Amino acid sequence: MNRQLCRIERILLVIQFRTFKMQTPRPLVFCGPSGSGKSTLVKRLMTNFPDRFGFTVSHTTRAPRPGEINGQHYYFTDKETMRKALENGEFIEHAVFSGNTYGTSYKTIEDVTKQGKIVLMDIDMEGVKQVKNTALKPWCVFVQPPSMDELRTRLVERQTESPESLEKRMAKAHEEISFGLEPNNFDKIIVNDNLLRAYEELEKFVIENVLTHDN
Ligand SMILES: Nc1ncnc2c1ncn2[C@@H]1O[C@H](COP(=O)(O)OP(=O)(O)OP(=O)(O)O)[C@@H](O)[C@H]1O
Repeated sequence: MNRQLCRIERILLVIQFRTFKMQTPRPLVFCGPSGSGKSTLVKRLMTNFPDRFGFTVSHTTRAPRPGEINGQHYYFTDKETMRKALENGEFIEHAVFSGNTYGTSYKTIEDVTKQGKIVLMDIDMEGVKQVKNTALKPWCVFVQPPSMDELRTRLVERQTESPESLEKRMAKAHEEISFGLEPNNFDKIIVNDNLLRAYEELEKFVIENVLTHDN
């Protein structure tokens, strides 16, 4: 009887595991210094594979930039609400940057998964450390700027940063690049020199790994 039960339990476990795998394919996580081109690459990927990927919208306590839409670019929230939600364990990852908290809620991951899409996340280094070893087993891609000078130029030309926030982003970039280039931290490193070339390299990685049947 006991042996029989063990066998049934084992079969149930296998079914459960298979169902879990079927429901939650490995997410695709992007990380890289601010201005390295994550959003640009992600946007292209989403345009080319609209039915396959769903972007998880992060929460943030920072103020919206001109043109940013709540629920599309971020869920804009206040510090107290965010603090309570974190306390309730509603976030799979979060990080503080420049006095503001950013995070991905379990709810947004669930929303994407329910649509039958692969979760796509754009998160910072601290967030990667938190999601890397979860059961989600994400594919992690690091977007590397071609040089620090080029990174600065792109941030300046984007015209989204004050001189102060520009310096903060540049200072953080050094640390992020060291983390990005450390062996085994990422499954793929893309140097975003030429956008077309970088995108093609990303797409090849995605097709050969993230979109394979056993993902
Ligand atoms: N390969 C490239 N060559 C030249 N410019 C680029 C390239 N990739 C991105 N850019 C430009 O660099 C700027 C920064 O890119 P983007 O906003 O995608 O960076 P990001 O990593 O998403 O930044 P953040 O983390 O601050 O959101 C944008 O103005 C974008 O158009």
